[in-house]
Amino acid sequence: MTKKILILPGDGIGPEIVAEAVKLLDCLRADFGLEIETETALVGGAAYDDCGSPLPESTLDLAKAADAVLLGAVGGPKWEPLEIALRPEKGLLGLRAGLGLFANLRPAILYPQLAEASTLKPEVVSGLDIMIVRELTGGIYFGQPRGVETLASGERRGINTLVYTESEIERICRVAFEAAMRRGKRLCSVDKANVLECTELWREVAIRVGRDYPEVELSHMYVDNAAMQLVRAPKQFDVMVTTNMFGDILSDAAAMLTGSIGMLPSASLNADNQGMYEPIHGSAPDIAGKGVANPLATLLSVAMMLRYSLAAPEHAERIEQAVSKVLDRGLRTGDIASPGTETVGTAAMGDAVLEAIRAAAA
Ligand SMILES: NC(=O)C1=CN([C@@H]2O[C@H](COP(=O)(O)OP(=O)(O)OC[C@H]3O[C@@H](n4cnc5c(N)ncnc54)[C@H](O)[C@@H]3O)[C@@H](O)[C@H]2O)C=CC1
Ligand SMILES: CC(C)CC(=O)C(=O)O
Ligand SMILES: [Mg+2]
Repeated sequence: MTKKILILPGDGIGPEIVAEAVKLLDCLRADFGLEIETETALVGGAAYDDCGSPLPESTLDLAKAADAVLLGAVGGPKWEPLEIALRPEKGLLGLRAGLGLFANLRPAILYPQLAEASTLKPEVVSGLDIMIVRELTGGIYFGQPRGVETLASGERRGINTLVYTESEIERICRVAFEAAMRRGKRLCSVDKANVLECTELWREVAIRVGRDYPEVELSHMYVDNAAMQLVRAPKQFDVMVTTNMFGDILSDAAAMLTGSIGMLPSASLNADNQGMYEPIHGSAPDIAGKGVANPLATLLSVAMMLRYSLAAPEHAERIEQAVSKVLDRGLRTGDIASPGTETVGTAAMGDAVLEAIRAAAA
């Protein structure tokens, strides 16, 4: 049956990297029989400028009706501060919440060809393959009360609240334990249970859920130590599970172990395995419009979409192998190039992936 994909280019480099993903989907449809239909809509700053809302109802409705959503990135200096494009009731967070996408899977895998681009020594990262499972619709990004209020003294006070219910913790832990069962059977739950009651509860629930997965070795780590361990000896980790904000931060750090944030895809899933797929990076205003952004995280997000939401793992493999091929050929966007070496732009990298897919099938 034909699957519906909603494409949300967003802001900044979003449209540039998503254009490469659209070329890829068109190629899989035309040349490899992938049965999909796509539709494009506005989100983020682009939507705000168009109709005054960063998440128009029509976009949310289309997203709900789609089998999968592909997002570029949203936001940028034009819409700051407390970005309109990212607000919890609207924008990107509203979209994640509106679709119930509580489970964010962020695989940090080092392509061996990029060992030199990693911030760590090749021997420390060789074979790196971590799955970060981040809770995505709760925690401090969504908790109430929030805001900035003025006290009687006239001084202002900013408030955000870290809040998780047991059921929210339980469902994300189950996703993480299931992932660990499919992988190396090791799960590290990252919290700050020494000072935050909310994450003390997180740890307690993780232990309770773990009783259903006796084959998985469960460990716990405070987030400050986890950040340090990630850049000291990252291969100690198989699956990590953590809160919305801790996962946001740790996955950006993990990205650099693989060479660049431009390499990390993600899948955000709800209870029905409907998913939104996006690179983990943002709209990169500093390089937007220059045609130099790395599109590989977005193309690898398409691969995740094919695997998790479209039941087409053979196409996902085509993409992953093609990415490996172009890296073998030495093609590098600026973010993954060694200093002084030649680089290619966004479109040339996207074209090379398509070429590699077609060549593999010839
Ligand atoms: N999912 C989303 O839509 C996200 C949106 N944002 C928003 O994006 C805007 C910029 O945020 P930043 O903190 O600067 O984070 P960012 O991830 O956009 O950029 C951080 C650094 O990484 C580089 N970078 C990011 N993606 C790249 C790519 N594909 N290729 C090469 N280099 C890349 C950028 O040039 C920049 O130097 C803000 O408005 C922020 O709120 C940030 C994170 C996620
Ligand atoms: C709205 C932010 C939480 C976006 C972000 O940084 C992310 O999801 O990685
Ligand atoms: Mg982030």
